[in-house]
Amino acid sequence: MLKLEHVKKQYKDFHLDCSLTVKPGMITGLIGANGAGKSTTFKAVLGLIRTESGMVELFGKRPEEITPEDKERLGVVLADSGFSGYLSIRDLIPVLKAMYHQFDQTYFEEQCRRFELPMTKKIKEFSTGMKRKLQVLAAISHHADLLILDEPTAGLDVLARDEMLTMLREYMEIEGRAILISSHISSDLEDFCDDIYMIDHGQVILHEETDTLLNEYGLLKVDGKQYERLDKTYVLRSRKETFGYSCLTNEKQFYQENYPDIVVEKGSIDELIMMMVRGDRS
Ligand SMILES: Nc1ncnc2c1ncn2[C@@H]1O[C@H](COP(=O)(O)OP(=O)(O)OP(=O)(O)O)[C@@H](O)[C@H]1O
Repeated sequence: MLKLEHVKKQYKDFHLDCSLTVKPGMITGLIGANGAGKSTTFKAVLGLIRTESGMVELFGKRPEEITPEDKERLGVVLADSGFSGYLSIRDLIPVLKAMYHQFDQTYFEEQCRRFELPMTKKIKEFSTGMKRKLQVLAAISHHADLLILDEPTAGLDVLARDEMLTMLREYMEIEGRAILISSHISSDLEDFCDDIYMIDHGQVILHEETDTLLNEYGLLKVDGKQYERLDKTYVLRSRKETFGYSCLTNEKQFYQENYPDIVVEKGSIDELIMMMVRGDRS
């Protein structure tokens, strides 16, 4: 559905070099700290910034082949955009109808009621959560095949985030759809995505299916002696700790079977990311 190959963009002291693939039926997460390059990647996908080199392919087409009909197959929420605060949802409906031939007004209104979004209140009076929900609803109400959502959960409380993820899971019930979603908070996405890319300083530092990350990656907690005799073939990163070393592995089972005396922790996605970013290469 979407493919990026070494898409490069240089800002003064920032260099993006991003490759990723979004497949139909999959929710793909792009996780990275503030300033890691998530929004820059999204803008490159959407042709909103000029890139230096690399390849973007959307729905199997190069950017110059994309038609207005193809664009309607996209639903987009960008981190730093929104609807005019002076409009109400009532005012917005004709705008959405004009923008998208397939805009489903009945569905949109139903969902606004379900998520308690008032129809006549000005959007500038909405809370952050209400604005975010409205943006996502507008993006999914024209039967798009691919959603590109930059930090849709930012600033949401647990309840609002849950409602948004429910809305997106329901969107995915139709076969062949896909989502590319970013967040700087990995726990927002770890139960939601099928596939995860971690980006740091503009580079993809890890790409794995979520199941693999959660089942095969782990953290070994070893003292100095255990570290010395450890076979480090499957250790991706190590870090000195007060008790000895933490080691990140992508073959947790190997260590569980061969080193029954060492502690092997599952590790949350946040911990795995911390190790990838801050740990030393073995
Ligand atoms: N128009 C621009 N001009 C110069 N530098 C830019 C511009 N846009 C982004 N950058 C720089 O590129 C880097 C990546 O920014 P980007 O917005 O892609 O990060 P992000 O991962 O989306 O971060 P956040 O989670 O804070 O939104 C940052 O160092 C930022 O300062």
